[in-house]
Amino acid sequence: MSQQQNHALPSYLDPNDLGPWGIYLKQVDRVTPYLGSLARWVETLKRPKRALIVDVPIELDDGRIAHYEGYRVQHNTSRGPGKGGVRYHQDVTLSEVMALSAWMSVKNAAINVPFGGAKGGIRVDPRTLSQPELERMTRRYTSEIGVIIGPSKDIPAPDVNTNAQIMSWMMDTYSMNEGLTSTGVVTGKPVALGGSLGRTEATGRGVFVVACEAARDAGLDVAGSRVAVQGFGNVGGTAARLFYDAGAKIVAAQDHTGTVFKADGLDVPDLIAHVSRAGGVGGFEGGEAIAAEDFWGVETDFLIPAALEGQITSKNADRIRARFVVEGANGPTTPEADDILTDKGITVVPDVLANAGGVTVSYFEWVQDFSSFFWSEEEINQRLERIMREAYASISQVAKQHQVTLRTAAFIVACTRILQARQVRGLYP
Ligand SMILES: NC(=O)C1=CN([C@@H]2O[C@H](COP(=O)(O)OP(=O)(O)OC[C@H]3O[C@@H](n4cnc5c(N)ncnc54)[C@H](O)[C@@H]3O)[C@@H](O)[C@H]2O)C=CC1
Ligand SMILES: O=C(O)CCC(=O)C(=O)O
Repeated sequence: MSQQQNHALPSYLDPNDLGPWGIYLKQVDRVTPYLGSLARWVETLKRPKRALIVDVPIELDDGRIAHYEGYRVQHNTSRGPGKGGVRYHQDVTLSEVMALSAWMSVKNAAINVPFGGAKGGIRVDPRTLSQPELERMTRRYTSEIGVIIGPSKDIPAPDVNTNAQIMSWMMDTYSMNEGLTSTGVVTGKPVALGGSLGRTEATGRGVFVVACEAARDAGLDVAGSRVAVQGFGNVGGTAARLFYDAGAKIVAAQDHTGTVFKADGLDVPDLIAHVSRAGGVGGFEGGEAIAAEDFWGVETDFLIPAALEGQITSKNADRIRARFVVEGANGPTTPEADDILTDKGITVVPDVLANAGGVTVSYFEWVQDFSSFFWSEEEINQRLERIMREAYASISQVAKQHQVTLRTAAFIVACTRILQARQVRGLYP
């Protein structure tokens, strides 16, 4: 096989604008020297196993027909069924969903849950839809991707702008199409429908747990520490509340509606109530409104990006004055920014570790659905904390051993597991 064939990019991508997939590819290049003989299989990681693009037509409330572009990408299923969320956002692209699905493969392997990686999305601003339109779009999308999802094939979950209600519609649509009740086809469902206690808070809780582990390693007390959070949704809002409850000061919060700052700490319960009333942190009177770009210069112990990809770049990384960047979001830091932060002595706790709490409790939900036996919230949180702590410990040990960042260490652990599975499974049916 020629070099070119072996290393060709998938033809459906623009080589001049790889988007988030380009970030992921650079991360894979960084881990390759540490994979030993498994590096022979590394191209497996550089292309998705399966990528489905679907047309999602719906009738709007005013009688017009609208078409939305939907995706479901299964990056890798060597270690188990595909697993990963569904995002509704106007900027969703195939490159983004591919990268998010690949980060799911790495995340699931890094924390050692028995899943491959997948992700889905629809290119739509859901705020422009009424609730019945949202339901129709979700149901049509589920039917379209129904050919590749299933409780043993690929299990969607919530991500940006999707929630337990949307998971219920997905579960119901899949079940109707299959002629059975399939609770295990999605996770992040309401508890009344086979959802797991603790799933809604799980990602933010995991962020908090690994941040505490990193702080303990560095001799930093979380009580009294300063925290800035970008994205005040499911992940950022929960993480902020847990830090606040532990006595930390949330000095800045930013979302798509604005940025608020308070040197001696925002009142987080008040801010959460404001966000649920007003739709965002903008307009919150318990803090000072500051310019969006000034968020990055706020002096903190923990900076928690919990919004979208590509937020910390070579343009703003130099301004960051934090001891830790704990990535609640997927892909918030570009490789160039990663290097700048490392040179500044800032520890980045990477997404594939820091935000793995959500998929961990999704795994618990899937297991509970299969066994029809449900656990208490206390049990779930204890198991979650144990998995997050153990994953942090083993990844930080690999980082010390190879003198690499936590991100490269997480990729070493994860890619080794994925490619070992790939190798022993072999290639032919
Ligand atoms: N929900 C989950 O269980 C998990 C989510 N994640 C990741 O965490 C991140 C946030 O997800 P969720 O909290 O679930 O979503 P969400 O929809 O609940 O919240 C998203 C937040 O990002 C903010 N945001 C959007 N655009 C922004 C911009 N340009 N600037 C600043 N803020 C902006 C929104 O205002 C909102 O506060 C995403 O990267 C997602 O992939 C990762 C693991 C699991
Ligand atoms: O809970 C899940 O299955 C996946 C959550 C997710 O999309 C993520 O971790 O990025």
